[in-house]
Amino acid sequence: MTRSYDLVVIGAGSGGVRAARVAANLGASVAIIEDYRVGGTCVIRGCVPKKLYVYASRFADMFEIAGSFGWTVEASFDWATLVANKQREIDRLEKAYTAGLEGSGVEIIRDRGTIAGPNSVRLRDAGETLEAKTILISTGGHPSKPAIPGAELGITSNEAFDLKTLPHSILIEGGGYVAVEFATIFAGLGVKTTLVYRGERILRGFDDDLRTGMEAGMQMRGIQFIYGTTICGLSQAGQDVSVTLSNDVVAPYGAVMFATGRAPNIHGLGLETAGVALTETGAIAVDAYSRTSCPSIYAVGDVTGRIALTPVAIREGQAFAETVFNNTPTAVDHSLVGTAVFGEPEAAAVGLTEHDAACAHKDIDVYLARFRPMINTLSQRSERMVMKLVTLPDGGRVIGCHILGPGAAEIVQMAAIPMAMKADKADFDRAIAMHPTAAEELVTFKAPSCRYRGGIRQ
Ligand SMILES: Cc1cc2nc3c(=O)[nH]c(=O)nc-3n(C[C@H](O)[C@H](O)[C@H](O)COP(=O)(O)OP(=O)(O)OC[C@H]3O[C@@H](n4cnc5c(N)ncnc54)[C@H](O)[C@@H]3O)c2cc1C
Ligand SMILES: NC(=O)c1ccc[n+]([C@@H]2O[C@H](COP(=O)([O-])OP(=O)(O)OC[C@H]3O[C@@H](n4cnc5c(N)ncnc54)[C@H](O)[C@@H]3O)[C@@H](O)[C@H]2O)c1
Repeated sequence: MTRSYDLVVIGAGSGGVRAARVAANLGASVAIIEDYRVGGTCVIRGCVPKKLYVYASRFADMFEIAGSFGWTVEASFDWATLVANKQREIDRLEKAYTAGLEGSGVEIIRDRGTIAGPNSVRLRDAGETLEAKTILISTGGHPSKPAIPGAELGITSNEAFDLKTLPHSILIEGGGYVAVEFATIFAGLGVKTTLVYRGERILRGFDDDLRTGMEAGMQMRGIQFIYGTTICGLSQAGQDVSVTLSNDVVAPYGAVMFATGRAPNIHGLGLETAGVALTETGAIAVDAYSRTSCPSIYAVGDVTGRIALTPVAIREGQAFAETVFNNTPTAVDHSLVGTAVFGEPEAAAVGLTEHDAACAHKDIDVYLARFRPMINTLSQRSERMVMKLVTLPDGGRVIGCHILGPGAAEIVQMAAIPMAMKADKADFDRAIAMHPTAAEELVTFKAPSCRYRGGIRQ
């Protein structure tokens, strides 16, 4: 007999797990299909292990300044210990996610799911077809490598977490989140790290002060940059990988990592059997309620090519469940999403960059502070923290907050709350500073550092 459900979810990552649990808690019969590990990218090979490795890498900085505070530290690092401890934590989280689903009454099916029609999903290994009133596609994405000779010799973030040993050197291609975060990790753990990027400066789309500050901070930690260049080919050279660059340089590296973006997991998903349409970039096209061109099929998270962040996928999963199973049509507001790059230094932002705000609003004020964070003052370290607020003119609404330095993500997360409430500069100023902190700058800015009027910097 055909098994049938109110909802079949394909992919147990951030978006799928939230949607499945909420729908089940609202009384729906739900099955979730996962062909790898419950938890998805974020838990298994994304945010969580990444942040743990960033923590590991940051000890290098702390040891460097420890002497200024009177400490003598003799440090050594063991990669195998970090990998094993990370693995234990990931296993724990996977169990917690599994228990959470089961506790809500969701049936977990470990198989590969493909769409077989508007209301049916085929299980590859079981050879069974499930019936579903509604199908949710939350299959996420995968790292994409450039199509160059020898690309198979390069790793991606998927493999980087579980390397058998640390390479003596690494070349990372890309200028986005993954490139910056993994350059930070490898450099902090003692690997000679070079970043090659086709553009002019890393972190395109972030505020320029954060981009230059991040670049300087990474250089200070020994990371080398090759700009305006791509990798043209890889070949094996003994234990090393020989890299041919577009500037004709050929050089060996202990490892090569592609951080050249991610592509939606749509291949072989059977979308054509239900007439599910794609966007121009090959993601699943959805409306504001995450509904695809097939009325019984929805999609959330990275596979939809909107904003590829875990909290966004979770919010989309929640909104989908509210819409379909709670009779409460809920659209996710993607307009004010905070984001952080866990490099060293750390960068975080919410709202418009100075440049985008000046283009969009013409008249804006910019409040900028650059200072040595207190932890650096006893050491020789000259690195500066950057704090920027972008507001509408003359104390108007705060429309951008950009921070580089220790705790940037934690601070921006809090600044995002008043910004979501449409707070203006006076609302920020009403808060009495907490001292000594870095974040107190946000409530003590006096005059703007610069103004734009008619889109022109004054
Ligand atoms: C290295 C790295 C670091 C990151 N760090 C952060 C961070 O710090 N903060 C942040 O907000 N975001 C971060 N992200 C992004 C975040 O991980 C994703 O945005 C998020 O996981 C997307 O959730 P999702 O539900 O769309 O898909 P995923 O979490 O990718 O889940 C999709 C699931 O579907 C499964 N699947 C795919 N196809 C099938 C199929 N046919 N049948 C069955 N199962 C299938 C996959 O195995 C996977 O488990 C990071 C990503 C990477 C790669
Ligand atoms: N801290 C976080 O929240 C976090 C961390 C990691 C990933 N993510 C999410 O995952 C997504 C993917 O991250 P990512 O760093 O892989 O992608 P990205 O889009 O941030 O960066 C990809 C980089 O590769 C370059 N590139 C693309 N194709 C190329 C090619 N053919 N040759 C050379 N360079 C090329 C791009 O110019 C860009 O600099 C991010 O957009 C983000 O949403 C978030």
